[in-house]
Amino acid sequence: MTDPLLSVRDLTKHYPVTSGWLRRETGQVRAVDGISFDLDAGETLGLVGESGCGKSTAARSLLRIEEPTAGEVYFDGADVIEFDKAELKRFRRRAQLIFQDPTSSFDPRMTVGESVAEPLRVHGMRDRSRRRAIVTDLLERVGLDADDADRYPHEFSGGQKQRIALARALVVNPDLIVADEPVSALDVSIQASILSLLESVQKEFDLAVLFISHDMGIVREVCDRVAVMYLGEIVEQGPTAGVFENPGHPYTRELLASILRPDPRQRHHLSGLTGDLPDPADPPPGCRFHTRCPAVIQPADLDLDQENWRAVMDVRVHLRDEGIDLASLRELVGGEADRQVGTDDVRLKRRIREEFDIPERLEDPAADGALDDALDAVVDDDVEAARDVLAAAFPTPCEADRPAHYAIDDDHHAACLLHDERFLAEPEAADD
Ligand SMILES: Nc1ncnc2c1ncn2[C@@H]1O[C@H](COP(=O)(O)OP(=O)(O)OP(=O)(O)O)[C@@H](O)[C@H]1O
Repeated sequence: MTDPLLSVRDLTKHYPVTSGWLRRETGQVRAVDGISFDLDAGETLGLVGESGCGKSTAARSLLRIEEPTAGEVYFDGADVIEFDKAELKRFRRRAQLIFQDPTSSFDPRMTVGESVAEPLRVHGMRDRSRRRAIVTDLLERVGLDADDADRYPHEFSGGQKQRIALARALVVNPDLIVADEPVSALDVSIQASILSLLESVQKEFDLAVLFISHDMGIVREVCDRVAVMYLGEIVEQGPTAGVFENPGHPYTRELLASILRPDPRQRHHLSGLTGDLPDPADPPPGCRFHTRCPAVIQPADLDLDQENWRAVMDVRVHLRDEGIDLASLRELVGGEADRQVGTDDVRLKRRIREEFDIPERLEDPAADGALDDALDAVVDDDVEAARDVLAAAFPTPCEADRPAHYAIDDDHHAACLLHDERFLAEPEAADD
């Protein structure tokens, strides 16, 4: 086996959070928090996840456009982190970045020909006519005319500009293209043509492509392998077919479900998930996805309907991470008094259950009793006590343990405790 073209190990990028006029550092945004993957020559790896999960930061850090906080990057066997200025310049020629917004990546005062030729000039090609010949050849290869070299960026549509950006990336004969959401800013109707162009030039130039996207549908079309990111970490990685047919992480399953949404603009809304994307400056303990995971694991002595269990966890997580605004809730419930029966506190507790989609009675009396005790503490304005009751009654291994990567199949792994033998679900009995 040959070595991968690009090898990333435990890549980490933290940004300082500062506050006050002295700008004292009060924390760190863990934008990328120890990701590892390999990319072979000629291969396309999709890096996929919701907005804000750290995809662009990962791209910038591995290309050393920003200095990583920690980790290793090897390109063609060489240690990128140790590169000096000259080596970095050579590396930047072999590894090209394409951005989402083609408009902002061009100088409006330069002709398209000048823009595309710019990297050649920067890298020392003095011969003007040679530069011109290379540029016109490339413009034609990406589906434009040689004459377009004399026009200006504003004369082109978004899709055409992305073609020009691709020509500019190809002009220095790279081995790797990092394409950061290359079609997200384009009309859906022209996305496919840009993707197929990317595919054909990839084959022609035997390029490795790191394809960054939030859209699993697009990833399925163009990628050989997929790495799924959540809150700075890779939670699943494997061949595209394996990940799509047999996703090993509940987050991946959620992303896959989002493909089915008819409106592509809605595809980044993961409607099956409760709660918002947590703050990467304060990621949840254990599995970072446990605050939203529909498959979060119950303690051994509990067997609630999974939706009810998720709902109880939502209350727990909400009180743990955000607390509760009791005064507004009382006001809200006060306004509803004519429609409700019971004392204020009873109605308040009922309203909280409704808010979190918890039935009036949980099927497990002990669990229901514990939840009721916690809600009693909430209406007494003792959130601390409520938190303690919920933490004691509803612990989850997903909060306690940081999951390792478990093998799903050849070269396919997922960081989810559901694959730990301690929590493997009993195989369901066959019907026949
Ligand atoms: N320079 C910076 N300083 C502080 N925080 C940053 C900086 N750049 C990015 N972040 C934070 O790091 C996290 C990851 O951002 P990043 O842009 O890498 O995510 P992304 O997955 O590429 O999302 P998008 O597709 O929206 O760009 C976000 O919480 C973002 O706010």
